[in-house]
Amino acid sequence: MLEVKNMVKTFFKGTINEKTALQGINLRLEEGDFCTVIGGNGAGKSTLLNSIAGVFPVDEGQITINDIDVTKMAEYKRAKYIGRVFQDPMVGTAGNMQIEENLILAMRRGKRLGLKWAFKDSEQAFFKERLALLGLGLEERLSARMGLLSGGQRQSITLLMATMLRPEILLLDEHTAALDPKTAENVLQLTEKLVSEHNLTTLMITHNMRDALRFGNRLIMMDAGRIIYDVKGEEKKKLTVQDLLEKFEVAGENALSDRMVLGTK
Ligand SMILES: Nc1ncnc2c1ncn2[C@@H]1O[C@H](COP(=O)(O)OP(=O)(O)OP(=O)(O)O)[C@@H](O)[C@H]1O
Repeated sequence: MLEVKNMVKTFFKGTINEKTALQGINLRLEEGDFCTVIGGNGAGKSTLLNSIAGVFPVDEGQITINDIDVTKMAEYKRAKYIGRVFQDPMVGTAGNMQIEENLILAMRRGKRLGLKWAFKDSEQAFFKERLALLGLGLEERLSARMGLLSGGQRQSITLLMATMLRPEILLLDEHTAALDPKTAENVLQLTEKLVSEHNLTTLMITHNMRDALRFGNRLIMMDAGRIIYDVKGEEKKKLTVQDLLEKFEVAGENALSDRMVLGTK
């Protein structure tokens, strides 16, 4: 369960560049909620995810994960509750390390590495089983360097790593935006599978309105640091791209970015 109450974040406070990126966000996700996040450029989507992950402190408000107040908890400590995947496939994995070494790091998330770096046989079997889920044949290439893999392969492994130790919250920041359409679809299908298999509480930013409608049981639309529309369950299932475009129209011409319009084609 994730609860965000009255969250405010202002960058460059007190300077001429002052920018309030989040203007009092309230959001509660129940366990297993899969919430897609849409909004135009600068709406505050990434700032919302970064605030939850603890990349920077927020100015006001409270963030709780399973009733634990993490508002002031350092990012590295919060990491034990959170799995994250970013847009850039190069960010989530270490390119100069082997697949298996990357997976070991994921297994030790939030723990000290120390001498326990060594690879156990039981882990190898577990890794092979998880990699086989991807259907990419990577279970036979445990010692391959991550840097030799394609963007889609790396992003699939990043997703696997982010969910390997079941995170309380999974944060996906346009994690398929840099992939070709076919690979993006595969990674989205994998996302859905992992989220439902582990009943993960998930926030997924996307600029693709169709994907925002197709995936998840909830959708929030952001504009100028606020959640301007929040829909779930049956009501979300009935929603169309046209409905979303109308909501954006009400919010004003800057609410919708060109990328989002392209994402409807
Ligand atoms: N680390 C930062 N330092 C200063 N300003 C920032 C920072 N991160 C975000 N901002 C500003 O906060 C506002 C919200 O940005 P944010 O990246 O959250 O928007 P977004 O909805 O994710 O947009 P996009 O879809 O373009 O990535 C923007 O005006 C942005 O310039």
